[in-house]
Amino acid sequence: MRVSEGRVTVTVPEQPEAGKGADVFFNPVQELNRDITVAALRAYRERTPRVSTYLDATAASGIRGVRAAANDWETTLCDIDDDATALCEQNLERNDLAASVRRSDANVLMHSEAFDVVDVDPFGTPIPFADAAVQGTKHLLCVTATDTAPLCGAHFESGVRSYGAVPRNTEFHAEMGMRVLLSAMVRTAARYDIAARPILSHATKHYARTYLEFDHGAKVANDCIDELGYVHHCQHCLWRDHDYGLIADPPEDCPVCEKHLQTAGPIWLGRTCDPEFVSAVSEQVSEEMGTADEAKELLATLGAEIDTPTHYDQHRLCKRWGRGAEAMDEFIEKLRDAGYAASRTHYGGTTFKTDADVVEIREATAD
Ligand SMILES: C[S@@+](CC[C@H](N)C(=O)[O-])C[C@H]1O[C@@H](n2cnc3c(N)ncnc32)[C@H](O)[C@@H]1O
Ligand SMILES: [Zn+2]
Repeated sequence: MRVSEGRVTVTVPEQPEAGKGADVFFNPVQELNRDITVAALRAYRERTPRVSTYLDATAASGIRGVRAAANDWETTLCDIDDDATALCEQNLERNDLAASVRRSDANVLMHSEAFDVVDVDPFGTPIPFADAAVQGTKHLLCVTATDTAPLCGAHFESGVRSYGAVPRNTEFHAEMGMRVLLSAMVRTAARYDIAARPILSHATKHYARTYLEFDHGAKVANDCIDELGYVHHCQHCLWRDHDYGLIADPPEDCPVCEKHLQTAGPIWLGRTCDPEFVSAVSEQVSEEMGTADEAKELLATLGAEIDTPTHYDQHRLCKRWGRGAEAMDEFIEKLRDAGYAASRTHYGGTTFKTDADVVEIREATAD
């Protein structure tokens, strides 16, 4: 079937049951991810003018790399599968675009060549590609993870094994997953004296996606490690707190209800986005993108999210408190009127971030 995205039209095989068993994988639901990728590539080139090379390391039909090539990136498309690389060649030709296509294990390629921007969009966890991707990236590493159950602690052992961190299945699960992924990527880069800082991250439709900007040096890598730490969370009253460092020091029990606390980490506690970059990416979202409106809305929410490591869900809180929920704008206004910072988040329509704790939120938003 033919698929048009952005400036290109590609051919992809019919996908039986969410891509399973198809000759070459294609997921139409990731169009938003790809539209934002193209906008991020445009914005990143303005931020770092000397960059020119882009590797689509796990290309499948090549749609991501073909779109990068259509945006004047000197593109390499790699896949381990013969059918995939053959389709990448055809899709480049169909769009009258030139790029290098490699049938290779991406790990071999990324260990032997480096690219300004590397994009790893594999099946499930990106961790088997993490070390090679760090080696093969000069400036910006873009990573998708679709294994959300291990990441957010719903498949606990699998999450611990893959990410070398303890994930917990909290009510802020998508953010937990994002921060577990970021922690693993930051620690992988730090092993090579590289600081990997997320400049854009979003958790959308069963995947987490992040763009990590690299800076080289032991000192900056140490600074990144300093932004790892633990979140302590009460499943009963939803109180939570966090502390920095690689040695967990959880409080004995919940200071509000005295119930047992769950601790997750080491997770990334730092910023997941650079608001300036997010705004630059939004400016690069263009009319021809199929998800332009959704992408703009997502980026606007991301740019306005306040910088705290967890978020709340108003509906869940109100249910615990035996109180009816109210319009989000009014709820957030009440927090602000009480002197707290507060914003919506992209994790869901009833979610918010604030610097108030759970007791303060309850008081500030009571009628
Ligand atoms: C989820 S698909 C990629 C989807 C694509 N990026 C897109 O936006 O439509 C993952 C691809 O990774 C390829 N792959 C799996 N292991 C690989 C490896 N070790 N090296 C390179 N490609 C690999 C698979 O053949 C598959 O085509
Ligand atoms: Zn509690």
